[in-house]
Amino acid sequence: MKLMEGGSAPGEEGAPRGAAEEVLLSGLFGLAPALKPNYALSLTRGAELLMRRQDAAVAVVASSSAPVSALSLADCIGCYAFQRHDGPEPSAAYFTVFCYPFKKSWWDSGASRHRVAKTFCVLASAEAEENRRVAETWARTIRELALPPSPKLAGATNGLLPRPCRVMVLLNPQSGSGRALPLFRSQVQPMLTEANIAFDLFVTEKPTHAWDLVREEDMSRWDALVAMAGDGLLYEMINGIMERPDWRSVTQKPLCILPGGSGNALAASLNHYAGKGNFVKEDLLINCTYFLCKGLHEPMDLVSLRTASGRRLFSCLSFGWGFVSDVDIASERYRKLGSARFTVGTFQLLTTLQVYKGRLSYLPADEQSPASDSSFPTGTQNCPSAEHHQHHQGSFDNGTLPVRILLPPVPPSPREGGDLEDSLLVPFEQPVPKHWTVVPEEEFVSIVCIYQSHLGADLILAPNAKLCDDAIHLFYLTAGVSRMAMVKIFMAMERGTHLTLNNPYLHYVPVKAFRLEPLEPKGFMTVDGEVLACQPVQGQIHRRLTRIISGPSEGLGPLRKEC
Ligand SMILES: Nc1ncnc2c1ncn2[C@@H]1O[C@H](COP(=O)(O)OP(=O)(O)OP(=O)(O)O)[C@@H](O)[C@H]1O
Repeated sequence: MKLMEGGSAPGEEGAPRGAAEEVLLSGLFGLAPALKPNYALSLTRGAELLMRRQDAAVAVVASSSAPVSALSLADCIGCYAFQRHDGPEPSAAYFTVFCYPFKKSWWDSGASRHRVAKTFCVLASAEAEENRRVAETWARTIRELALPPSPKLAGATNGLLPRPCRVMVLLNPQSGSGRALPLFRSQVQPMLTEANIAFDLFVTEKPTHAWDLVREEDMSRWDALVAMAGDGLLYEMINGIMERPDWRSVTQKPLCILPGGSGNALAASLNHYAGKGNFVKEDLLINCTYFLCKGLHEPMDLVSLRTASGRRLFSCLSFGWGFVSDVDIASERYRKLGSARFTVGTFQLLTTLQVYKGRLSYLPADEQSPASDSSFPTGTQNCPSAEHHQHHQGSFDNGTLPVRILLPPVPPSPREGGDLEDSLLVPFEQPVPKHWTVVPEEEFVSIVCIYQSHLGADLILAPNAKLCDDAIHLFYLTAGVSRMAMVKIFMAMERGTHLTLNNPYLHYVPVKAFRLEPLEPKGFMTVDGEVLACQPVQGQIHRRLTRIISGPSEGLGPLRKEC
């Protein structure tokens, strides 16, 4: 084996041209189950593991004319070395590399990630210790080369999970079609083991369980907080964090979503930002688990929402009223259909298209805000929803009203660093500031404030949205839009091209804050897909309030641009 010395570290900028081909390690190994060397391996600075089959044990790797196959370590989630004292050759050592490259399926035109694991046998020496040392050198170098590009670069806001690390996993066994737990066991858990990520699994037993767990648990035990569920569980976790006295530090602990729900909008958005096409179902789950295994995290904006009834909620995805929210709620009964529930719900509600009367105002994203001295003050009355205990869960359109589950109030605790002020909002008793825009129409079919690209796994409502673009993407459909036009809009939304239809009833404006005052209590509102009673609501964006595990983006250089 030959270890090249000198040069810059893997992932470091400024490497000379041609440095990618530079061979860092090379050697002859047996591809398990073979013990005898039958493969020549070389590991390049450009993070490729080149493998050339040898007909016989040839000493000089480069002289072979056999075809070379390559594993890109960008797809690698882990590598470890080991010895088997009960194996056929006690002095042999091994290293196994785990990769998840994209591969086309014969039944599908798109490519998705598939597992490739290769184990190589090191038998260069008669000494077990020497073979172990070689296997460990290879495993360590492969792991280093597999790291996403270094977050040390200037202006970077990205971070990496430490290794080894431990994460908290909250899993909702009821989310989606109810398969989150078996999917975690069969798909996610093996990948976490391969990536050397330990976890503590909490299976939620009821609504608000995740909220309460995240608010109460000692967070120093974990390096990241993972939701294996739909978007609703992550929403609960975020609100649990924001109720903690130490919320300022805990919001810097990366969150992660592993899609187990039916909408999976945040997971689909993260996948979209990474530039890898539109995945659904298990392909999306494997890609998001791959993101977690790679460990890259970056800042994410949150929206602070305030209701006229005095609640304060934090939202990572969307707030809505009207058609889109009603589809979300009404299609609950078709939960077993997975994401198809939204298509069924859309066609069902189109037959009885409703109009919602309300006053909508907003602060455009490009408007400079004059200093306000009447913004929402800090203080315990503004603690993130001490009233979340009035949790609404329920069905709609089947004659039953949402059930209110009342839990005991939580005593206010002193909050380290105070509360987060909503500097752009004024109390509901006051009119919106003069520099805000008040929408002249007061009859709507649907209003959606979205802060990520996707409304569902295959609905791209805001294709230009980013994790931290400091904007709420406000979409509203005014009354008068025909059913046929709505079908066209929703079909175009599958490709994110609905705005190119130039439908005069469909409006889009990026904003920093909004206020919605229903003129009649009709239907329900939704926050990240969860039900909220219809009432006046206002909200503002908070830039980079939390962090989220995201995908290494393709084609944007070593690091995404600073946001
Ligand atoms: N064990 C449980 N039983 C019933 N409800 C639960 C349980 N655990 C969590 N919940 C509640 O289920 C609701 C929905 O959860 P989640 O978002 O995970 O799934 P989903 O609605 O299927 O997904 P999506 O938001 O993608 O459609 C949340 O309000 C959550 O509080």
